[in-house]
Amino acid sequence: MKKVGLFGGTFNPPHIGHLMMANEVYAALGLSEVRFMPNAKPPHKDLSRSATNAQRLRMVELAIEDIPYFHVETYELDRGGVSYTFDTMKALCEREPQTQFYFIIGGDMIDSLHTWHRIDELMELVTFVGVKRPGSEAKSTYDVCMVEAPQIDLSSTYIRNRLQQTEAPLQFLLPAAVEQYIRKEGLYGTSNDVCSD
Ligand SMILES: Nc1ncnc2c1ncn2[C@@H]1O[C@H](COP(=O)(O)OP(=O)(O)OP(=O)(O)O)[C@@H](O)[C@H]1O
Ligand SMILES: O=C(O)c1ccc[n+]([C@@H]2O[C@H](COP(=O)([O-])O)[C@@H](O)[C@H]2O)c1
Repeated sequence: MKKVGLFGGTFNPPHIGHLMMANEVYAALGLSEVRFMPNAKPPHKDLSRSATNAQRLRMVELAIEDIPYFHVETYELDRGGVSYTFDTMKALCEREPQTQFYFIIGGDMIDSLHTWHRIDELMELVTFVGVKRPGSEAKSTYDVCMVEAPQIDLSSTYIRNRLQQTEAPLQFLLPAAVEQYIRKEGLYGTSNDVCSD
């Protein structure tokens, strides 16, 4: 069986916390690849102050472009509607019966796992792999395979807020290509005015 990591997220925008945890899970489990999967409509999250689906997809592509074993899975964006993981995993397991999927989540998602749509059935389809996150307990009554990784207290919310507060570069928080794209598109309240003098 091929071992594939699936990393579902809103990625609004993607940041180094995402990249670091995906890479540590890839290394720890000996995966053949990790697929970053932007959702269409997150089940438990408000998408106000969001980039469009196409922009979030583009930012993920830019974030992972130099890593040969990171890929993008567009299944949820193509399907549209609310991105329940159960529906996704049912379809992906049918599409790829020779693949064992490992669904990667951070500590906050571990804490909320019991609230996920059809969670008991979902547990039959996929192995959850968890990474601790500052501010979360990372505890669940459901089985989660924990991977030790450096923790970073960084979120997409922090980056969106930071962009509102100052024009100072975001370097070290997300890949340069993603920052350039955010500024070019004028996302999250940045100005895309081009200085003409
Ligand atoms: N710094 C981090 N450490 C551990 N897990 C993280 C971190 N940032 C994100 N994740 C995990 O990555 C997945 C996708 O997260 P998401 O794209 O929603 O980013 P976010 O930073 O949590 O966004 P937002 O601040 O907009 O809520 C989730 O499973 C989340 O728990
Ligand atoms: O299926 C669910 O009920 C469910 C509830 C919360 C989150 N998820 C998925 O978990 C992943 C991380 O979610 P988020 O909101 O942190 O981007 C993403 O792929 C979501 O679609 C799924």
